[in-house]
Amino acid sequence: MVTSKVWVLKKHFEGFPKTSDFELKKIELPNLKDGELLLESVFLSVDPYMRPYSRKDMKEGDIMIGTQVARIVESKNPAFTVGTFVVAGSGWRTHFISDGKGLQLLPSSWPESLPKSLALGTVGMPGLTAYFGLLEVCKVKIGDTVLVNAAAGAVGSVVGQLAKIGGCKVVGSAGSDDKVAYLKKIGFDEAFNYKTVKSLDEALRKASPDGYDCFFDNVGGEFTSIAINQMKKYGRIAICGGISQYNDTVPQKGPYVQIPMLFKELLMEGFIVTRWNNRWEEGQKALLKWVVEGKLKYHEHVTEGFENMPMAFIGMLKGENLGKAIVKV
Ligand SMILES: NC(=O)C1=CN([C@@H]2O[C@H](COP(=O)(O)OP(=O)(O)OC[C@H]3O[C@@H](n4cnc5c(N)ncnc54)[C@H](OP(=O)(O)O)[C@@H]3O)[C@@H](O)[C@H]2O)C=CC1
Ligand SMILES: CCCCCCCCC/C=C/C=O
Repeated sequence: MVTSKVWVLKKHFEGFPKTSDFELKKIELPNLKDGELLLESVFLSVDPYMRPYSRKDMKEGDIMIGTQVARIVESKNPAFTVGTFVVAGSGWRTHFISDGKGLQLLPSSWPESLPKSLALGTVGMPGLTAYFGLLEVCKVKIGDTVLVNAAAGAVGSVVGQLAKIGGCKVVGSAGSDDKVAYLKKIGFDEAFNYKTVKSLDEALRKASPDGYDCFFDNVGGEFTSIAINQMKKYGRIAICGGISQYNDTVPQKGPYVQIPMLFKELLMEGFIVTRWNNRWEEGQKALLKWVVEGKLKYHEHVTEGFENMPMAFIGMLKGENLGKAIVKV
């Protein structure tokens, strides 16, 4: 008999999540039936979407949603060998039983030297968000000037680097001087700390006096209201996230987008990365290749210990992470 530890949403978040909103429980797992496998989580992901999705898709008492890199420890399914690592979407659990459906093997070309946790970050869902968002929504082309916010995070850091690979000028904003220094180190042309600049409007203008062709928006709210006025005519805005609004109890009010959208003839499109589920392999292969070639750098903010999952999640929402926020069990 195996005991699994799980984190449950004890109370729906009101405003910013608190550790008391979560509860750690133990579940006894039954013996495996034919066709099933037992897995142990090795790395778990904490992601911003968990905040809005908890309200949308979960009820109090549910196990927190999420993905992990897990190792198969027992198998009664001939398609899966003990010792294999997979990406699963089994929520905040140390151990779980699966019938194999929905488990993703790491790409066969995954080098032994590369951390498997990257399958949750640069070579996983966040990296793919950057890849498809830039390619299919922003439709970036050589010479474009691209703006990205939350730029030192899991998605933003890949956006900036892919845009550079694609021959663009890249401007990023982030919430600390260390993050800004990191952005410059990984090749951003311009970067600034949005928390300390005197005027966001001026900082954006200084970084690109001619304006922006593409804006990859991870933040929403006031940042978007200001940045939209600095788009070039026919600019494209990819609405990837709105993290500045996820914890609002009262919805933020405008300025509204219609006037700049109209007179600059902008294109603005929201997207969810799962739209390209059928091209996951293509994206992962491309990201892995760039990582292996050293063209795509990564950084992980690793929190040790399953018992620290809520803390890691809250810390990521507060901006404590540089790169992808990961929990190592
Ligand atoms: N559309 C899709 O399919 C997907 C969308 N997303 C979205 O992309 C965005 C980035 O996600 P991800 O890369 O995983 O997370 P990050 O690794 O970027 O972590 C979140 C970061 O958001 C920043 N942040 C938090 N609060 C604010 C705020 N009020 N204003 C500005 N920045 C803030 C913090 O960085 P800082 O120190 O710079 O403030 C923090 O580190 C999120 O909005 C997320 O919801 C992610 C995956 C898929
Ligand atoms: C339980 C696993 C769900 C994985 C879904 C990932 C989709 C993320 C979409 C993000 C939207 C905003 O952050």
